[in-house]
Amino acid sequence: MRFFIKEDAVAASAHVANYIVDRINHFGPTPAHPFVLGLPTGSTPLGVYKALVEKYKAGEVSFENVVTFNMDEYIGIPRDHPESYHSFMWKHFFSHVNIHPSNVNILDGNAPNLEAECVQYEEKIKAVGGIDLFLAGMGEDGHIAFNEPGSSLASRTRVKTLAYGTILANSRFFDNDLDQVPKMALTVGVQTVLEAREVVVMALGARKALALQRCVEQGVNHMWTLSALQLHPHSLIVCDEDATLELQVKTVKYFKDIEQVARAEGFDQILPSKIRTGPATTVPTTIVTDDFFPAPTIHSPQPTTSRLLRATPATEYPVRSRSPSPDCASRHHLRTSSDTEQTLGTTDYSVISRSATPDFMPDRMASRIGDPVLLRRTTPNPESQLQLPVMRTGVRV
Ligand SMILES: N[C@@H]1[C@@H](O)[C@H](O)[C@@H](COP(=O)(O)O)O[C@@H]1O
Repeated sequence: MRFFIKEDAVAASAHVANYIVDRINHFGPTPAHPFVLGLPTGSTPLGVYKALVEKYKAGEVSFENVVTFNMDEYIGIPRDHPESYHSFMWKHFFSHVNIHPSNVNILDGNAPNLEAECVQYEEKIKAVGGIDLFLAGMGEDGHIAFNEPGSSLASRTRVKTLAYGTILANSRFFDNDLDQVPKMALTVGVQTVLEAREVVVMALGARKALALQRCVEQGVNHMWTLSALQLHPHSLIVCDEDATLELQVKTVKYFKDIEQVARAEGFDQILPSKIRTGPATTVPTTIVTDDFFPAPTIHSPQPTTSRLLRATPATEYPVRSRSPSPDCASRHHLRTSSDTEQTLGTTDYSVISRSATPDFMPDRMASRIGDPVLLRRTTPNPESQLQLPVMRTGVRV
């Protein structure tokens, strides 16, 4: 993982925009070999889109042979709703550059069969040769795309129920009215992102600090789905100073130092995309010999996914016990396969907000147990358990 810490959001956005332009130009896309770019929405990438538009207008980059795949889209709001991700992308990026509308791919949150839409999206990505660079932001709870805490790290494009924290965070785009925020979305999976040849993630501002800390300093964990990035051979995080607030000083210093040395040595990120599809280039293979000094030479970081994650794309549409009718979909009303009805559109969020912990504070569940006798049972220390009083039944508590 490479990790760039820039002074502020403007510097971070400029760095990412330059990086993308550099990648596209090095790749030299043609109609037969387009550059495939995965894109996010949210406030984080706005500065990047602005810079990319400026660079396009200055003649520094062309999107003529660029194919895009967006990460996600809400379910149940019209495509031309001002807060749909379709509207967002055309407003902030696509309508200002020379991309062909037919090269733009965004999930359809109003598709008659949402599961089919997801399977077809995966197939489209595969058909175009996979994603060369996936740009992403991150949720405050460490989600990537809409892969909320607890999402499988082997997940693929699918229908996803949004976490309360995400609904709350996104309500700022819907007049701060929770009822207006869609409660479900279509999203690429964690595995879909990991299969891109490169993943570039941005984190801006103090509200991303805890998520960044969990994803960089702690282990791979489905509760912070972006942490799966640690399994990717070509990942890059670009953040501003504010987003580093929860990191250890030595982590920040380490990454700053190592980038300084890399720059001084003229070492830049490998270009996996060019190796893969650049005209007249053959794909090198991994050579493993049985020589006395067995030194397997990995010439090219061929695709991407960790061998630990071997999910295969769905080949059939998963079946729900009942498809949502258009009327139901508009109220985000789905029936799960276990026939448990979730009428999300009518959920009383004032109740949830009293009981939920939207920002995933790292408290232990044990600390919420008021009963001191029960609390003692949670101790993992055998010695202190021996000293516990014996109840009349003879059972230690
Ligand atoms: N699905 C999107 C994510 O792709 C995005 O990263 C996140 C952060 O948004 P923001 O950049 O506005 O903080 O918002 C949504 O949840």
